[in-house]
Amino acid sequence: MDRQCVKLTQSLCPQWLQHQMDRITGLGVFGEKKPNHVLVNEYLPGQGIMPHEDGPLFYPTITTISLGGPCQLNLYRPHTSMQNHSEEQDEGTENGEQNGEENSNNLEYDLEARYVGSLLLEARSLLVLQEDLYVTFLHGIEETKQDVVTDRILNLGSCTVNVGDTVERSTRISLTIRHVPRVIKAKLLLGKNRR
Ligand SMILES: O=C(O)CCC(=O)C(=O)O
Ligand SMILES: [Fe+2]
Repeated sequence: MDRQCVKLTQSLCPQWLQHQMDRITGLGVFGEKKPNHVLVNEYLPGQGIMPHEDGPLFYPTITTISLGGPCQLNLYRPHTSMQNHSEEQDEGTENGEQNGEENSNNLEYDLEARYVGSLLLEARSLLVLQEDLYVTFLHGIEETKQDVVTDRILNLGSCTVNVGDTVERSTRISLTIRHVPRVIKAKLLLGKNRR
């Protein structure tokens, strides 16, 4: 089963949420713009989201407030940069070309090879996706019931866990806050699939 999601546009936004959006605006991360769109995702243990890019619509900033149980947001290089990367690595090897072909046929291997690290999203944290994290890397959440903390957690210094800990998933709610240009009509969409 997939995560559940609700999209909220400005006129449906409760006051407490508008207050959080105003606080985020105050950080200056949206520049001249103001966030006007919130996606509420609920993940049960074992649910996640496939590695993806958020696309040009919300560029250049997406912010996410996490509530409930923590999870790891995994970051991946896009296909093309990985192809270049593996070509670089293959230089000088006798069978480099053959390896490159085999790798691109193996999706799981491909994702593993493109993995660059994770961010641990703990309750009450704010994630700001900008620049390379927005335009270059893909992000996704593994469908698992527990995450093991490794030294690949890029924000470990600001987390409450240690390398080697196992973190059980519990219900997580994320509020993904963005600016959408020219929202004409307020609408509320309920459903499983948003794309
Ligand atoms: O739930 C999250 O933290 C990430 C959600 C996400 O990547 C998205 O909705 O595009
Ligand atoms: Fe996303």
